[in-house]
Amino acid sequence: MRMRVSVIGTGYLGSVHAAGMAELGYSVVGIDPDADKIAALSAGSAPIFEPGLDELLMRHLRSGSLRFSSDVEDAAGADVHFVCVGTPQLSDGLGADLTDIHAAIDSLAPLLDRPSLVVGKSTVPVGTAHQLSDKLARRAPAGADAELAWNPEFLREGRAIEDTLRPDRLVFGVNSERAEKILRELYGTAIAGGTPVVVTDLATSELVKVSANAFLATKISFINAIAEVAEVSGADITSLADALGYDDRIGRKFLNAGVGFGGGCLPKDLRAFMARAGELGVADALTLLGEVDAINLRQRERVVELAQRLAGGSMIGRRVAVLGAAFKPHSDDVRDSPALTIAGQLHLQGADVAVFDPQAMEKARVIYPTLEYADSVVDACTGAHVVLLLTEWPEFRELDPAELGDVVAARVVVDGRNCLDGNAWRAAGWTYRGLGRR
Ligand SMILES: NC(=O)C1=CN([C@@H]2O[C@H](COP(=O)(O)OP(=O)(O)OC[C@H]3O[C@@H](n4cnc5c(N)ncnc54)[C@H](O)[C@@H]3O)[C@@H](O)[C@H]2O)C=CC1
Ligand SMILES: O=C(O)[C@H]1O[C@H](OP(=O)(O)OP(=O)(O)OC[C@H]2O[C@@H](n3ccc(=O)[nH]c3=O)[C@H](O)[C@@H]2O)[C@H](O)[C@@H](O)[C@@H]1O
Repeated sequence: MRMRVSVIGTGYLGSVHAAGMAELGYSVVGIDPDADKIAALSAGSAPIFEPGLDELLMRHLRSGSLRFSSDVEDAAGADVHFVCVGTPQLSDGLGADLTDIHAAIDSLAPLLDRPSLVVGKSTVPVGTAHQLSDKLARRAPAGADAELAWNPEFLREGRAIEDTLRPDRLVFGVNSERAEKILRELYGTAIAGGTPVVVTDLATSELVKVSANAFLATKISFINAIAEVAEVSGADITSLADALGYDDRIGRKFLNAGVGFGGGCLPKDLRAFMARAGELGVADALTLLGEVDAINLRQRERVVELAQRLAGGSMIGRRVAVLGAAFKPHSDDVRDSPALTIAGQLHLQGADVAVFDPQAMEKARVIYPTLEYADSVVDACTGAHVVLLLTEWPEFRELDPAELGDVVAARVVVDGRNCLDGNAWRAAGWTYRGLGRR
């Protein structure tokens, strides 16, 4: 019989994971208390923009192998339950808010009256899985037959489906051979395709995840720190990153300098990791990550200051076009987006800020309702004294500087993602400024 799978929490991670599990041939139910989300997913129209997701949802909703529900009781009877709920930053501190993950286990446990595996996928502070495992053993009617494993997720938004179906690696944090066997069977297709598997304990699996995100964040802040030095030395950070990247030990990926990292994961995971180290009495071990965070936030300030200088010192009465609202291209996610932080700061300083993003306008409007949202790049740039490119969508990379030059009030562009051809923009009469570029 086909394995039955439930996915608890159907946000950016869970909606893709549910569709991915259906694609792998399992019978899947996605559970989320957010009724609007469930209605949209059940209609095959994801409440997030993720390339290919709607098609995958529609295919498996039609075949009957995928359904969604806001009632956790519908998860009863599944062999494997994936927990994909949010673990956001606490509003009054740096640590992770584990309210939802405890609530998810609390609501799931009483339904587990037969052998089943609960698999945590959310990103959690090390030690959380151990606590949840104890809770499950105490509360599930099946007792020790309802077991917990941890299988951290490494997908990237914008490439989430590919990363789900063909991950770089699989990490299984398990307490028993039985749990390992079930996970190996579940991910049999990827494993047969050559995906390496690391089988380890719960704590290591939790720590792998936050270490991976911390390392990626460190790479980005490293190159951004060097970019500041490059800028005052007349050096070019993009050529520098290319040259570094040819060294296999370093690699070119995640060395793109610019406004830095944002999103629902890297920033909050970095802070939660430091907070957890503090709780464990080893805060000093991670002071490096405090710098990584500070360098990252400084990139946003640098762009605000640069925009001010280029606008003549004061933003009052100045119009700024902000191209990009999402934290990265191919996503509509605006959580901790550098583009919106910068737009918001300039607005606070009196600028007239017009934002355009191909996918993230609706979500941006919810968190920054007072900004102006334009219908197109041209609309946003009309009358602008400074154009800021802050998310490197392909259509922004291909903008024609001559055409855009006709609508702006001043030909001034800040390339916050170092993705434009500076020489071509200068040749078209623009003042072009990249971050750490000539
Ligand atoms: N977004 C991403 O690309 C990745 C996220 N992660 C981790 O996965 C977790 C989820 O992240 P996102 O999907 O981005 O968050 P999200 O906020 O988009 O989704 C979380 C979902 O959980 C639901 N939820 C809350 N309480 C619940 C409960 N008791 N029962 C069932 N559902 C509940 C919410 O309604 C929401 O739809 C986080 O720990 C994150 O760090 C890990 C890898 C990739
Ligand atoms: O834990 C998570 O949620 C996920 O976080 C990141 O994925 P994601 O946030 O989707 O996006 P990334 O591609 O990592 O980009 C993060 C941020 O870094 C920025 N970035 C990335 C690369 C780079 O060279 N420079 C740079 O500024 C991006 O613009 C973006 O704002 C990780 O890459 C995933 O492996 C992980 O699963």
